[in-house]
Amino acid sequence: MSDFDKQEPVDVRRPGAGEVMLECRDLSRVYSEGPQDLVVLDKLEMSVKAGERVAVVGSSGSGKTTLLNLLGGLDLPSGGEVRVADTALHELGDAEIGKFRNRHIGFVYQFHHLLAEFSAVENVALPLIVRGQSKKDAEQQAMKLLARVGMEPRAEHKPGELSGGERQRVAIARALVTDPSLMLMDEPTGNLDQNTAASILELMDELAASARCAFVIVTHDPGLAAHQDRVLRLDGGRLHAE
Ligand SMILES: Nc1ncnc2c1ncn2[C@@H]1O[C@H](COP(=O)(O)OP(=O)(O)OP(=O)(O)O)[C@@H](O)[C@H]1O
Repeated sequence: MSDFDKQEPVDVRRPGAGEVMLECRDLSRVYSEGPQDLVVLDKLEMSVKAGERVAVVGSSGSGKTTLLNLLGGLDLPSGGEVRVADTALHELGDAEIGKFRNRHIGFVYQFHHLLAEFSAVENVALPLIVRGQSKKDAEQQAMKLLARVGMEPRAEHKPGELSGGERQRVAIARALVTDPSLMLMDEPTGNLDQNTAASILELMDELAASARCAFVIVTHDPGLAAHQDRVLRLDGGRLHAE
């Protein structure tokens, strides 16, 4: 058992399909570093159900990245709360938040941050190894996920030997391997050509149909946004239905 697994467990009852998976109440984030306070999120409310896909759009500087960081427990709110699977993230300690993130939150970013020196299967297996699973078991599970995203034949290749779309598929497999409660995606098709982006979109449809998680997808791409169950626009520190 790794030290990671010896920490206090973060026990949560996982909401089922149709139940609220992500909830923000009165969520505020104020940056106070500059000469004047900058209120980026202002008592924002948000609720996403298990199995639901929500796109968040908004102009540059409207606070999308700030919101994603709060939803993923990478930053703390100035006020209000984020609840994932009915757990208030700000109430978790430093050790617990890391563990909670590993268990419950999957991240996919435009620049996928795959580790260059590891193969695709090793990259996907890593979150399970961190969790204390044996390398063999973790890689077996990783292979299943790679097969789901159509990347099994390329499993032994390193990121530098894969195309942009293939790397993004690996990143999606890595985010899904822990069976997260919440998938956070930041421009998941941002640096891909149209055909590759379309194939990632198709893949997301398949995954959403079977996944038990809530999806929050930040994008500037109107096509990707329109493809989700709901589109919310971040403006003036709050979310508005499109
Ligand atoms: N750590 C920080 N300290 C102070 N101000 C910040 C900090 N991070 C972001 N900001 C400011 O907060 C506002 C929102 O930034 P954020 O990155 O969340 O916007 P965004 O909607 O993701 O923008 P983009 O679409 O351009 O990526 C911006 O005005 C930005 O300058």
